[in-house]
Amino acid sequence: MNPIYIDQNEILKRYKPIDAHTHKGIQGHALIIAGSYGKIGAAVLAVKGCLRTGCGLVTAFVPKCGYQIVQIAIPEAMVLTDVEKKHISAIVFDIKPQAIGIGPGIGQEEPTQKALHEFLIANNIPLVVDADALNILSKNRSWLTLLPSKTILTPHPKELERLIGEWDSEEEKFQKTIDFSLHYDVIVVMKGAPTYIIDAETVYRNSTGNAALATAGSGDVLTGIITSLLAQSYEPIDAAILGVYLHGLTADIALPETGHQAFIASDIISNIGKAYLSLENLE
Ligand SMILES: NC(=O)C1=CN([C@@H]2O[C@H](COP(=O)(O)OP(=O)(O)OC[C@H]3O[C@@H](n4cnc5c(N)ncnc54)[C@H](O)[C@@H]3O)[C@@H](O)[C@H]2O)[C@@H](O)CC1
Ligand SMILES: Nc1ncnc2c1ncn2[C@@H]1O[C@H](COP(=O)(O)OP(=O)(O)O)[C@@H](O)[C@H]1O
Ligand SMILES: [Mg+2]
Repeated sequence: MNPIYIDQNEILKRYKPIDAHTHKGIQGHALIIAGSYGKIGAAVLAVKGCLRTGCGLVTAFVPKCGYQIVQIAIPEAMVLTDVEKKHISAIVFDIKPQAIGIGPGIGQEEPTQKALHEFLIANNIPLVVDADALNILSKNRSWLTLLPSKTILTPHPKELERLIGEWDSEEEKFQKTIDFSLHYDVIVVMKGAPTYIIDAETVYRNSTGNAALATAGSGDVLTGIITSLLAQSYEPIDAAILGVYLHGLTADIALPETGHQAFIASDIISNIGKAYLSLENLE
C-alpha cells in the first residue's frame, strides 16, 4: 500500500496563499446542506468551519426550525430553508455554489432520503458527502453511481463499514476502500487516528491531529473545511488532503491550552486561523 505521508512539505506543494486582489465574489460560494430538529448544531459547526477556511460566501440549507438558529449563530452566513419544519424534504435553491457539503445532522427520515436522491439526480456541482448522507447512500447503494466524479466522502469507521461492509484485517479494509474508490470514482477520507485519504490506488496518511478531536461535531467541522477549499477551486484531492491536515493542526495548536478533554469542536473553528498562519510562516 505504501501511503504518501502528508507532512508540511506535501502541504506547501498544494497550499495556495490568498491573492491580495481577491474579493468575496471570487473566493468561492459554498452551500452546506445540513441539520434536522435537535441537530441544527451540526449545520452551525459545518457552516462556521466553512467560513473560517476562507470561502467568500456560505449559504446554509436547513429545515425551517433551523432558520433563526443559524441566522443568529452565524450572521455571516446566508440561510435557505426547506418547506418542512424538522427535516429536509426537498433540496431546492436558486444559487450557483462552486461546492456543496451535504449530510451532517440531516437524519435518515424517508422524505430526507428521497430529497437526497432527487438532489443527486440533478446535481453536478463538486460535492462533499458526510454523516447521514453517507448512511442513506449505504441503504440505497445504487444511488452511489449518481455522485459526480471525485466526490469526497468523509466516513468515520462505522460509516465506512456501512458503505463497504465489514473487514477482517486492516489490509482488507484498505483494499475494500480502494476498490470502492475505483468503482465509484470517488475520494474517500477514512477518518480516524490517523486519517487516511484514498483516491483510487493512491493512499495518503495525514500527520496532524490528536485525541482532542474525539468530540461531538469535529467531523461536521471537517465537512465545512473541505467544502470551503473545494469552493475555493482546490482540486478535490487537494481539498481533502489540505482540509484534513488543517483540521488536525487546529487540535495540535490548541492542545497546550485546552488539553485533550476540554477541547470541543468550536475550538477547531477558532484555531483555523492559527493553522493557516503556521503554513504562511513556513513559506
Ligand atoms: N451537535 C450536533 O448537532 C451533532 C450532530 N451529529 C450528527 O449526528 C448524526 C449521527 O452521527 P454519529 O456519528 O454520532 O452516529 P453514527 O451512528 O453514524 O456513529 C456512531 C457509531 O459509530 C461508532 N464510531 C464513531 N467513530 C468511531 C471511531 N473513530 N472508531 C470506531 N467506531 C466509531 C460509535 O461507536 C457508534 O457506534 C450525524 O448526522 C452527525 O453529523 C454529530 O456530529 C454530533 C454533533
Ligand atoms: N483519537 C483521535 N485522534 C485523531 N483524530 C481523531 C480522533 N478521534 C476522532 N478524530 C477525528 O475527529 C473527527 C470525528 O469525526 P466524526 O466521527 O464524523 O464526528 P462528528 O460526527 O461527531 O462530527 C474525524 O476527523 C476524526 O479523524
Ligand atoms: Mg460525523
